[in-house]
Amino acid sequence: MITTVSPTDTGTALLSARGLRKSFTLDGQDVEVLHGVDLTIAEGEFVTVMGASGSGKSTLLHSLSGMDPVDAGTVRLDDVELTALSPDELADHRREHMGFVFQQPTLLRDLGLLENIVLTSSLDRVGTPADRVARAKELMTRAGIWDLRARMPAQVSGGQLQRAGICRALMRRPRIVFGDEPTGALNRDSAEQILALLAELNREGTTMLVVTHDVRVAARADRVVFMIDGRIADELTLDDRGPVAGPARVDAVIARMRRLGI
Ligand SMILES: Nc1ncnc2c1ncn2[C@@H]1O[C@H](COP(=O)(O)OP(=O)(O)OP(=O)(O)O)[C@@H](O)[C@H]1O
Repeated sequence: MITTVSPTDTGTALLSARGLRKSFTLDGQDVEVLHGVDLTIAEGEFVTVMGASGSGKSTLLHSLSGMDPVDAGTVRLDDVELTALSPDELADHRREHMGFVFQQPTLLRDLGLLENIVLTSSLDRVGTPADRVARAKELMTRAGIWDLRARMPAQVSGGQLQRAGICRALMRRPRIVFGDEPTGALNRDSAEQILALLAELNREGTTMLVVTHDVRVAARADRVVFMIDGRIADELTLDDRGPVAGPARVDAVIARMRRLGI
């Protein structure tokens, strides 16, 4: 069953954005690429963002996560207004409460996978060294890469590297994980494994916001948000509790994209 439940009906709001505007300056001209975006993400929700190339998906993700400042509007994570924090406070808040998974994980090439995964927690002195390794072991075991812990990034496959990137993002038990095309550089099998891992982590309570061009990724979400020209044009809630088989969800996403002309 495909439903159209309002996001705020599905649980407590974790992340909420109101009136986000963002411009870039190109050749001396300001070009607005987010035209007043409102978005609420409930605690525990898995939301994907779809839209044509250039519609503003990455800009939205960067704006919501505080990676880039916005020109107008507010973003709140729980009861903290991110848009009111100083750059240092925002950086601390991001490290503590947000995880990031990009298309190409940027692991340090001279450190093994385990060392890479514990690195930022070590630098920030989160827990004891034993705590950090225990957390990394738990994540890497679940991701199926514990046996590869001593390998250098260049000695593993793209899918294994991405799994390491996800472990690194999850080390501090973030409130929300932001993903920008996390399966974009992977073959179909590796992409499926990454998707299954993200879905499992979400079922265990991690809130996710993932930008993707891949309908199979989008269809795993609780809700798909569609962007057109810097605005949220539509959204589709995929009800997990209804009798929806995988392909039905993919079909629903494709049908909505066609209707929107994406
Ligand atoms: N740093 C920048 N300077 C100038 N323009 C930018 C910058 N970053 C993005 N843009 C422009 O903003 C618009 C939205 O870009 P954005 O990367 O958010 O789109 P997208 O939907 O994520 O695209 P894609 O699917 O191709 O990754 C595009 O027109 C892009 O050229």
